[in-house]
Amino acid sequence: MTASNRIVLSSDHAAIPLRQAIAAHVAAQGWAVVDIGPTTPESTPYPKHGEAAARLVASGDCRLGIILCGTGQGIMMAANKVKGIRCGVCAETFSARMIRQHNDANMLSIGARVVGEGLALDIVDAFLSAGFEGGRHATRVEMIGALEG
Ligand SMILES: O=C[C@H](O)[C@H](O)[C@H](O)COP(=O)(O)O
Repeated sequence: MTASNRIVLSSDHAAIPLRQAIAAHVAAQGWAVVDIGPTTPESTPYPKHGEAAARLVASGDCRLGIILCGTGQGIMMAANKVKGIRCGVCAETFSARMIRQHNDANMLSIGARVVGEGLALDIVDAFLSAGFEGGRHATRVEMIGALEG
């Protein structure tokens, strides 16, 4: 298993079934899934799960990450606090494709209380199948990095 095909998945309690469905979906596509849970439904704070996934991406241990909470918003905010992380919340496929093509996003966040499983899997597919276009977008992404200090 190399970092190039490793993808980390994480969520809070609000998104466990959807996270597990996504894990099975991407594993069937050949990704080496690093699912860091949780697996039991007790309430658990999204910041720690967002951070844990983000650190695996920022360290290079995983190439990409998919994180989920009820809205996708809180766990995205936490992940984006980790240096090197560019994570967007998506509830439709156009944005999921564009955050890869234009923003070189390395993490995707989805709200399990916002989208159903079918749409969520399409969002994941749009994210994973797109690639960074570079060029003028590279300069802008570098500017995001410069904000991290
Ligand atoms: O952004 C935060 C997420 O949507 C959380 O999943 C949500 O706040 C959890 O809410 P509750 O504790 O009511 O399940």
